[in-house]
Amino acid sequence: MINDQQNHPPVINIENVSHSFKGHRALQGISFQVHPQSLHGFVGPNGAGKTTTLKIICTLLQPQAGKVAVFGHDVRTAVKEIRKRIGFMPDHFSTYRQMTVFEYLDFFGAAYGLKQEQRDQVINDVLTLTDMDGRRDSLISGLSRGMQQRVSLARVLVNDPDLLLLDEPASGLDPRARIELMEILQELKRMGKTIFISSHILSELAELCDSVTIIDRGLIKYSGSMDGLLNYEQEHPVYKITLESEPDAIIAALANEPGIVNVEKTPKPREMRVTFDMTILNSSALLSKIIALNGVIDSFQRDKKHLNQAFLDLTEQGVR
Ligand SMILES: Nc1ncnc2c1ncn2[C@@H]1O[C@H](COP(=O)(O)OP(=O)(O)OP(=O)(O)O)[C@@H](O)[C@H]1O
Repeated sequence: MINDQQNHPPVINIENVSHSFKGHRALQGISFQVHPQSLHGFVGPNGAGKTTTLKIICTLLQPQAGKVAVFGHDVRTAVKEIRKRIGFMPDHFSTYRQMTVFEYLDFFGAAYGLKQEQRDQVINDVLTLTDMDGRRDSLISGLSRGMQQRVSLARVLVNDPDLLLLDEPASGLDPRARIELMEILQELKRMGKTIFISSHILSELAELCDSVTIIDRGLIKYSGSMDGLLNYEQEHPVYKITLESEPDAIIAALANEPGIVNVEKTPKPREMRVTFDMTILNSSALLSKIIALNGVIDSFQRDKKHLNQAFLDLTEQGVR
């Protein structure tokens, strides 16, 4: 695992947590931290263990092994203290669709013990914050998916939590609704909240989040700043090289060379893509190796990887 943590007392501290369902190890000794007032992405493919981790953090599921502290409180013992300070938005809308937006928020405000006049004030505030003022009396069942997500977010904000835990909030949203949701989250961060947001698409969170944890098959593959992830990418540069003839023999020879992380043909004729470890090789040394292998070079250029490629490099193939 690559790590690039900052030195602040964490809001969420996960140490060596494991969890199994009927013998299937959903989490295999995961550790990472989320720092105050960060917008922290939690990214992994389907079945990676994101929802399981979120449920443990928000005290809905007890970890079978390891330690989880939220605001310094143990999730096993301090359920009440933690629940008072967090808001969890699950990946599906709950079953209260036959209520108006106001009734729905009022119901949750009452459940949090707010008095009627407090609730009126809070509901006005959260509707403004989520840009839903005009929808106060709309039936939830008649709202678009994007609007329902905002109601769900408004509900989470009713008890003014310090930590928001959002499970795939952008899934199923059209691009505009997604951008608007991201803007609301940025505003909440400016208000001093810590936001932990899961997604299976890294590029979706790249602009939004300052830090990120990547999970795959119950293992943490990276946890740290978004910049650190991009630097990781820079330590493993990728070059696209076109030769005068098909590169198969050169690919076979390069594959065994120290410092070569990956070498493969691309769909284009005579072109190969080479990924190497910057701490062992550099581009001139790579070029020299190809020439020494009698490769005649037509073109040699750096292939700027997309963030999605960094994600693919860190995670394994196949659907779980
Ligand atoms: N209640 C359960 N019973 C049995 N297996 C479960 C249960 N909950 C989760 N799992 C399994 O644990 C693994 C992790 O699931 P989890 O829902 O945490 O993944 P995820 O990263 O949230 O996936 P997705 O992006 O598809 O929601 C998966 O293999 C899943 O099938």
